[in-house]
Formats: sequence, structure tokens, C-alpha cells
Amino acid sequence: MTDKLKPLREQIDAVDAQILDLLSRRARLAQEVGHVKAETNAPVFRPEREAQVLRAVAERNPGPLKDADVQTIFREIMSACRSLEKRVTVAYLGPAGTFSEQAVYQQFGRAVEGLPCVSIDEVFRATEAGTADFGVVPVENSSEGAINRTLDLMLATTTSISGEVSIPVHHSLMTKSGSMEGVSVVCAHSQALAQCQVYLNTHYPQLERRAVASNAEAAVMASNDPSVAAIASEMAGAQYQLGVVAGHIQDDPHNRTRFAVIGHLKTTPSGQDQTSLVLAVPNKAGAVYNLLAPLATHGVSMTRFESRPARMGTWEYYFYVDVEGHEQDEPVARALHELKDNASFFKVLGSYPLSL
Ligand SMILES: C=C(O[C@@H]1C=C(C(=O)O)C=C[C@H]1O)C(=O)O
Repeated sequence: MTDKLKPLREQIDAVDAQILDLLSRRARLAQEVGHVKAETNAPVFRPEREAQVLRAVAERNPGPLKDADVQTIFREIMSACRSLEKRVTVAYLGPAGTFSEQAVYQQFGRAVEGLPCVSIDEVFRATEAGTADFGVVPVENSSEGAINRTLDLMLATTTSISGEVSIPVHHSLMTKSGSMEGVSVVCAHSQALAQCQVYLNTHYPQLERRAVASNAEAAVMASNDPSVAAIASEMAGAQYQLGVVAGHIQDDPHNRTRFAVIGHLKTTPSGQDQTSLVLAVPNKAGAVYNLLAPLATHGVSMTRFESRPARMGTWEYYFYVDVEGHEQDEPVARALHELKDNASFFKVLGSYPLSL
């Protein structure tokens, strides 16, 4: 067996040496890009370019590696190359181990400076103030719907959206011992408790459920107190040395959360983009219909429509609308121009590459 492995391993060693040479060449090119950008004060992180690189890699992939795996490798290569230009700081809803942190890595790779924040408000503040270059905030969960605090803050913020990330959200029930003996309370973020209610009703109907600031905080509590069970990601459980009582306990096996990347960057078209808007209309018959008519006229698809009360006690609403395409794409630009005329409030939250 060893005789057969030896020549194969020698070939792998030779290939690795070539990969390393190529990686170094790529890294030096990224450094040159960095110097050019520094001369003009241009932004280091260019999500539209990174999205194009990742799409091209999947298209060119000859196999046998899976497209998603090749993209993961290239995301990290770009992350490491980018960090030679500048290591970007990204604020997210902490502590470490939250799904928000996973979303940060999914968008930026590992070569970033994560800045865990205590609340979604804090993520917006850190990004607006420039303490962080970017922020990552949850926008919508496939089971529970919109994250209202994010929507409200989007309205008021001076930042814009420069990317989106969608990640699978799998919850585990975990305790310090890995068993439920002596456990009297289960802690998690209110969204996670809601996403696991059928499981909890079926298996632990008597257990007190307590909503805390984040699932990672629940994991910290469980690591300090044997009477507390936490619902959190396995990543958070591992971070705080918890034992898994049951995995994949979310009621919807396809549960996902979509996150927005916010910052001061305006991205240019990548070829496959989305634009997020907030709109309002006067409270009268047919107003919403008329508002959206320009999208149909110019053949622009709407992929999301969400309403939030304007909170002025007048039953007026803000509409959060996502459309296909970049605001600089001709049909979108035309539709938005007309939309603006029909709306009593109009704000483009950002145009950004579609998530992979
Ligand atoms: C090298 C660049 O800078 C960053 C790194 C990239 C890469 O490694 O491919 C791509 C885009 C930027 O986020 C660039 O802008 O081309």
C-alpha cells in the first residue's frame, strides 16, 4: 500500500508547490492593485469584482471538486489577498459564534477583523461612524419573516447596502453536560425560540423558555449554569464547550437567514445584481398599484415586497422593495426615475451583487 501511495503523494507535493507559487504570484498582483488604489484613495473591498471572480470560477470548474467547494477556496484566497491591501473591519451582532459571524465569513472570508456588537443598533452605529468599514445585519428569516429592527434602521441610516448573504440556520439544543438532567430553562434569541417551537412543544412542553439577546449569549449562560439549556448553532456550542442534546431542531429543515452588508461603498454593476428600495405613498385608493406600475412597464422583476408601519399613528406604511438588476442598468434606472415621481418617500438602500 505504501508503495502505491508514495508516488501519488510525491505528485501531490509537486502540485502543492505549483499552487503555492501561483498563490504568491496572485498575492503580489493584489498588492499592486492595492498600491494603485492607495494612489486614488479607491475602496479596497470590491464586492462586485469578488462576485464576478467567484461566478467565473464556478463556470470554469472542470471538477471533480464541487462548485461550492471551489468557491469557498477562492473566497479565502481573495480574502487573504485583500488583507494584503487592507484588513477590513466588519461589525456584526455578537458575541462570537452567532449566525451573523458566520455571515461575515461567508461574505469576506476569514482574513477580516470581526467587531462583535451588542445589538443591531450598535452595528449600524459602528458602521456609520467608521469604527467598522462594513456591518453585517440580519434582514429576513425564511420561517419568521423580516427582522423589523433592521428594516427600521435601514430607513434612517446614511449607510447603503453593498452585498447580501444567505446562510442556512440550523439550531441545536445544548447544555454543559450534553444531557437535559437538572435543566429547568431553555434560553435563546426570541427568533430561535420561535423557529423551534414545534420541537419544544413536542419534547419539552414544561420547560421555561427565556428570550435573551442572542443565541451565543444563551450558549455562554449554559456554559456557566447546568440548569440552563441553550438553543444555538453548533459553532457557538463548540466555542463554549457545550454538549449537543439534539441537533437540527428547527421546525423548518430549510430554515435560512438573509443578511445585508452595509457600509459607505456604492458598488458598480456585477452583471447579476439586486436593488433594495424603501418607498411610501399617500394613503389613498390605488396608490400602491400606481406606485409599482413603472416596474411592470420597464420589465423589472420585483423579488420582495414588505411593509412596515410608519409609526406616526396614521396607518401609513413604508414599503421595502427588492428588484432585479442594478440601479445603473438601463431598465432599472428608467423604472426608478418614474417610481420616484409616484412616491411620497423614495430611498435607494443599495444595488449589490446577488448572493451566490
Ligand atoms: C485585488 C483587488 O482587491 C480586492 C481583492 C480581490 C481579489 O483578490 O481578487 C478582488 C476584489 C477586491 O475586493 C481588486 O480590486 O481587483
